[in-house]
Amino acid sequence: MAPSTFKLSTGQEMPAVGLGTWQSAPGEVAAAVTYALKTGYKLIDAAYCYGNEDEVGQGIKAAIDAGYVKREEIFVVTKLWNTYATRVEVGLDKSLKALGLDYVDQFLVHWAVGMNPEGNDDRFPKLADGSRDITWDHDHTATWKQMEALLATGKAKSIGVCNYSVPYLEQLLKKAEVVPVVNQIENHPSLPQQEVVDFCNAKGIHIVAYSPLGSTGGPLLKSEPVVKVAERKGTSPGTVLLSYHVARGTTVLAKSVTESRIKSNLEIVDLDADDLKILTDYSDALTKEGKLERYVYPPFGIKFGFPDKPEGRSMPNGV
Ligand SMILES: NC(=O)C1=CN([C@@H]2O[C@H](COP(=O)(O)OP(=O)(O)OC[C@H]3O[C@@H](n4cnc5c(N)ncnc54)[C@H](OP(=O)(O)O)[C@@H]3O)[C@@H](O)[C@H]2O)C=CC1
Ligand SMILES: O=C[C@H](O)[C@@H](O)[C@@H](O)[C@H](O)C(=O)O
Repeated sequence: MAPSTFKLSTGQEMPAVGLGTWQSAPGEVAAAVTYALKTGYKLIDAAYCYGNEDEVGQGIKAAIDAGYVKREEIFVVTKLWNTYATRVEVGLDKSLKALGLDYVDQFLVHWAVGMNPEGNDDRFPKLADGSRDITWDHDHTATWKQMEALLATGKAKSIGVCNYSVPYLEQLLKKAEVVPVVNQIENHPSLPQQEVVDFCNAKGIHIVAYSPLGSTGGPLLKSEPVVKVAERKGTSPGTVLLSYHVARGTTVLAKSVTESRIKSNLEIVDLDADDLKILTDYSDALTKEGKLERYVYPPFGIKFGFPDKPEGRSMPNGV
């Protein structure tokens, strides 16, 4: 049977499926979070940059007040935004205040980028030409040292990263005293990212898959091999896309503000070797043909070290 949690290097049990909250509109997200916790979700994924942590927190509080869950039974994740890359504890404190919590179960570096802390916007500072106001000499490993220092405060039970490629992880591990507990990355059959998944597996870094449905509108739900596996299993394409990760030993985050979808996204089925082969063959073919689909790649203009994205400016650390 598919596992419902995975053990992390910290000893924490991280749920296999979680609710995403990116682009969940204010006015909708609190109800979505409460409904998810009522329905059986234990993992909620948030971020400062989503601009809705206050409502996510209200949704959590409502679920606790209603007796659906206790705080210690749930796993709340949030992320350090780039404008706080040199002020890590300030960033965490802002998130905790918005969420109405005194700790998070996991705090993640959102992107290995620094953005101007004194720019023209708290989240998305821009230059006069409209491009992002990036701190080009930023050292992402310095941010990690500040992340490590948070553990002693008890305000973050574990720390990890998002959007880290193999070369960025190699740089970080050279300086790290604490190995990131997770690497949260875009992952699905159209972007398997096997090189970074294998690297993380070898280092004990748990993979958390985001945009499993292909992000906004769920374009992967129509993907031909996914539909084929769904027919074989007598289930839905959504269930196949989410179960793929659990079969790979990966936690998966799906966003929805629609009650019926929130509920159905919690249904995980066991995919057998033949099902997985259909999906893996598809991934291999896309890799070979250079047709991988990366749905989330914000315009930082930086080369992050992912093989499918060779373009962009190198950071001073030389990736
Ligand atoms: N660390 C990072 O940089 C990133 C982290 N993330 C995290 O991962 C989460 C998930 O990724 P996200 O990019 O949001 O995209 P998803 O792949 O989860 O897709 C979300 C979209 O699919 C729709 N949807 C959800 N369930 C179903 C279903 N069963 N059937 C049909 N459509 C469905 C949603 O619509 P509706 O809501 O209207 O139901 C929404 O439009 C994010 O919300 C965020 O928490 C995501 C991107 C980057
Ligand atoms: O977590 C989701 C994504 O990473 C999101 O935070 C970014 O894409 C952000 O909107 C940006 O534009 O940089």
